[in-house]
Amino acid sequence: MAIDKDAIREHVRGILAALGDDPDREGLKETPDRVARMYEEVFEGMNYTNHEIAMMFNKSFKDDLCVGADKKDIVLVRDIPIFSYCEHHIALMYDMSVSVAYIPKDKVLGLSKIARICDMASKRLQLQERIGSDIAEIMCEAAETEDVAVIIHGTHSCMSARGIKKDAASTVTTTFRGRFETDSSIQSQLTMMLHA
Ligand SMILES: Nc1nc2c(ncn2[C@@H]2O[C@H](COP(=O)(O)OP(=O)(O)OP(=O)(O)O)[C@@H](O)[C@H]2O)c(=O)[nH]1
Ligand SMILES: [Zn+2]
Repeated sequence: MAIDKDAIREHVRGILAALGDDPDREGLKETPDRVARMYEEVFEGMNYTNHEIAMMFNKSFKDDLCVGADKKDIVLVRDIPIFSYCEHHIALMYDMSVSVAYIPKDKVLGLSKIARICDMASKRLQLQERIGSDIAEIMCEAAETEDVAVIIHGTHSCMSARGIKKDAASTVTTTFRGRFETDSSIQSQLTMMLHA
């Protein structure tokens, strides 16, 4: 479903008025339109399903090097910066970075596509945990493998700029699929690579 920019403009105007301000004053008169354009950009991922994102970013290369069901060679793209918005407060998650690991089966995925998948999955109203599971699901489909790990570090402005105000607190989440969940030697190898 496409984002309805007209409705966003109208509702933002209503919020400005509800805050007691004048939506028609010089500094605010373009704000509803700016917010609608910003939401279109930062929530782009809400226009697509995980399956559609996997189909968008599945450019890959067949390579003899990675063929073989028992292979344990890990590809890790580390520290991909992203932004997202929490679905509880529509507050910014910032200082976020994602590390994505997978074990290629019959093909290797273009590296930039991994970063594009992270970007698109985070451009939704999200929970940090769900960003991890969305990226893992999309990666499994795009790379045609069951073995995926996603590690996310993030700071939530709803916890730092308001409420409990713990600005030094950051949240780390892991999402392990396939052999990253079950094989301790693969887990150790990933830990070593994350800290190398
Ligand atoms: N698990 C999880 N929780 C989140 C995430 N983003 C925000 N939250 C939490 O969502 C919860 C919403 O709690 P509520 O009690 O309904 O909201 P609130 O009254 O604003 O709560 P406080 O933040 O404690 O003031 C808070 O504990 C947030 O910290 C996220 O990505 N994952
Ligand atoms: Zn929040």
